[in-house]
Amino acid sequence: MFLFEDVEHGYDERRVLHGISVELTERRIAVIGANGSGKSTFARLLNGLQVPTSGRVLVDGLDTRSEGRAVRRKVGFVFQDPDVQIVMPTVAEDVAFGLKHRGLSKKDTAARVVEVLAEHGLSELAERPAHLLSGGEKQRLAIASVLALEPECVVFDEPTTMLDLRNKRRTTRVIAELPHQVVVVSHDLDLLSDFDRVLVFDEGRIVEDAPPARAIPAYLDLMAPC
Ligand SMILES: Nc1ncnc2c1ncn2[C@@H]1O[C@H](COP(=O)(O)OP(=O)(O)OP(=O)(O)O)[C@@H](O)[C@H]1O
Repeated sequence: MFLFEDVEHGYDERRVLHGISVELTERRIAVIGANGSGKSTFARLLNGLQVPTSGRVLVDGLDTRSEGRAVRRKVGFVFQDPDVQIVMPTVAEDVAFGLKHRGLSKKDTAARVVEVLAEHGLSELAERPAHLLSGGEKQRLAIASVLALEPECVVFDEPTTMLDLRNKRRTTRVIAELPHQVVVVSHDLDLLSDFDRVLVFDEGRIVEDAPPARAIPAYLDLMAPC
């Protein structure tokens, strides 16, 4: 589904991704690596939140540079910090927000909101102010709001970093049960132990690209103290 063609990305003059050429077709793909190695930048390139400084990113043949809107319909993005993503005063309004741009009638939007809240165990919180939710509840809302839009693929940027153990397990299960293609950036090795493919980043390059049984030891080697 994703094709990176010789992608470079920089902020100002500083290159943080170098010569990334990769095709991602597996259903569950993880991205791991040291802090600052370019994982989040790579994730944001996947749905056109950022476009490459040079090279191309194609999603089902759509170039993220020229077809950003169509790409973002296909590829949902869950941020590490749900506060970045929650935009409306109440839980129900937040889920409804994205749907407003999907051309649904008011009635269909309301029905979809009820359905999504129930699917994510949020029905009882529907009228609660979203900013007063706990961190775990906010994360659930952020995921629900993205899935409400029925993307084909979901990118998660460090989805468990801010969560306690219970919510971390819950989020891991939710991701495991998604039928979508998922790309997950994470430092949490438990989360990705049964993924299909793991990309290991170091200093803006993919230095290992393999199933977890090979990629995780390579990452641990990379992280070993000198
Ligand atoms: N918007 C930005 N403007 C300037 N520099 C940025 C920006 N976003 C990221 N960077 C820089 O790009 C480099 C790669 O950052 P990125 O967030 O992609 O790495 P990461 O592997 O996801 O790191 P972490 O594991 O700490 O989240 C870092 O040096 C970072 O400071």
